[in-house]
Amino acid sequence: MTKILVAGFKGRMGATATHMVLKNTDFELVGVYDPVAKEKDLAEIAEFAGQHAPVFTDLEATLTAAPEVWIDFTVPKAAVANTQFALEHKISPVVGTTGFTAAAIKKLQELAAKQTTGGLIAPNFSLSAVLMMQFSKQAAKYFPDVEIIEMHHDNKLDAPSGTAIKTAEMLAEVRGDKPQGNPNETESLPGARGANYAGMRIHSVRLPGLIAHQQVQFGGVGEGLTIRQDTYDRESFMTGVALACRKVRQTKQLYDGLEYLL
Ligand SMILES: NC(=O)C1=CN([C@@H]2O[C@H](COP(=O)(O)OP(=O)(O)OC[C@H]3O[C@@H](n4cnc5c(N)ncnc54)[C@H](OP(=O)(O)O)[C@@H]3O)[C@@H](O)[C@H]2O)C=CC1
Ligand SMILES: O=C(O)C1=N[C@H](C(=O)O)C[C@H](O)C1
Repeated sequence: MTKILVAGFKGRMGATATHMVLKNTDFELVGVYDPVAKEKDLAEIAEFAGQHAPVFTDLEATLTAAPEVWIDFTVPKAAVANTQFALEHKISPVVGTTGFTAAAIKKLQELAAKQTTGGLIAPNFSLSAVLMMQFSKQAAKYFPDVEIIEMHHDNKLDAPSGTAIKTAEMLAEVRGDKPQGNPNETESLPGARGANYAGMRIHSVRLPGLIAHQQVQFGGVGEGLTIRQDTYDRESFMTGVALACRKVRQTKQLYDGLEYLL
C-alpha cells in the first residue's frame, strides 16, 4: 500500500485526486492538506461522507501521517514550497500544479537528486495531452510556423497554461527561435498577437463551459495542420496521476513531464 497525502484537496483537481486515491485499493489516503481548512476530518465534507482521513493545516504536522507520496494540486506560490518540503522529508512529490518556473524546477531536481527521492512535476496528466505535445514536436520539424491556442475554464489563475508553455518549449527544441508574421506588424489593441515564446504566439482563451483544450496550428505554403486536444472530464487526468503515484517511488530523480514515466 502506498501512503498518499493530497494537498489542495478542496479544489477541482485535489478533490478528484482524493476520490481517486480512495478508490484504489493499493493506495492509502493518510491525510489531506489545506492551510485554511476548518475541518479536522475529511468525512466532515459532504462529498467525502464516511471517508475518514486527518485534515492538516500545518506542513510539519503532515509528517505525523508518514506519507510516501505527496499529490499537489494547489497554487503556484504554495506548490514550490510544498514540493521542497516533501523532498526534504523524502516524500515523493506528484505535482500537477502549474506555474513553476524553469529555475524552480531545476532547483527542486537538484534537491531530489541530493535526497535520492523520486518525483514528478507534470503540467498535464492526460495521455491525450502528452500525445498532442509529442505529435506537435514532430510536426514542427516540417512546419516551423505555428501558433498555440489554449482554452480553459474561466476560474483558471495562470496564463498561458502550463501545457501551452511546455508545448512551446518542446517546439522550440525543434524549430529554434524564429520570428513569425510580418516584421512590420503593429497591434492596434495591445496583446492582440498573444504572448511570444521564441517567436511563437500563444493565445489564452478563458470561458465558462470549457475545461481544458489546446490547439496547435501549423501553417505552410498552401497548407495547414491543426493538432487539437480536448479534456471533457477531470477524471481523465487521474490515469496519469495514479500511474505516477505507483512509479515515483521506484525512481531517484524528479522528472518534468508525464512522458518520462509512461
Ligand atoms: N497537471 C495537470 O494535469 C493539471 C493541472 N492543473 C493545475 O492544478 C492546479 C489546481 O487547479 P484547480 O484544482 O483547478 O484549482 P482550484 O482553485 O480548484 O484548487 C486549488 C486548491 O488549492 C488550495 N490551496 C490554496 N493555497 C494552498 C496552500 N498553500 N496549500 C494547499 N492548498 C492550497 C485552494 O484552497 P482555497 O480555495 O481554500 O484557497 C484550492 O482548494 C492549477 O495550477 C492548475 O493549473 C489542473 C488540471 C490538470
Ligand atoms: O487549470 C487547469 O484546469 C489546467 N491546468 C493545466 C495547465 O495549466 O496546463 C493542465 C490542464 O490544461 C488543465
